Amino acid sequence: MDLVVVGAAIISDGRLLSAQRAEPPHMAGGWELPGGKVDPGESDEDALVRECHEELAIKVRLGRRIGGDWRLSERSLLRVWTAEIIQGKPRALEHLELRWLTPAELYDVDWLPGDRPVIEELAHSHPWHP
Ligand SMILES: Nc1nc2c([nH]c(=O)n2[C@H]2C[C@H](O)[C@@H](COP(=O)(O)OP(=O)(O)OP(=O)(O)O)O2)c(=O)[nH]1
Repeated sequence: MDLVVVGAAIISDGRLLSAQRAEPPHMAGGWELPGGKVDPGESDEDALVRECHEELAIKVRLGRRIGGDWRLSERSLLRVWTAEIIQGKPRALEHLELRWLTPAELYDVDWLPGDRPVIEELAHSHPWHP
């Protein structure tokens, strides 16, 4: 069965939150959507809310799904939801850096390869709203 990774397209004031990975070494420095692996028995949505809290110290409310299953590797896939912050201000607890991107800045960071089609889809889904 595929490993499910969930990612949040956190949108605030018309900007998208991007996060720079700290590890593993071959991914460090690449930019991603906050999120992570779904634990056994956990729903995708619960996992995403949990990961945003663990990684960024914020509480989020999920919105719509962006696309379907985005293949990351032979064994893993990525599912993405839009999200809005309902409590807190994002802090890079597990990332090297965080950056808010306007639509014009969407490609200013070096997205992980698996995220690029998702970002492409987001770029076409204007105006952004959670
Ligand atoms: N969170 C996240 N992971 C992504 C994205 N794109 C992408 O290829 N990945 C990959 C990187 C990792 O190999 C995997 C997610 O693992 P993770 O390390 O973030 O998950 P986790 O927090 O549950 O980690 P751990 O408990 O295993 O340490 O998916 C993305 O946009 N967000």
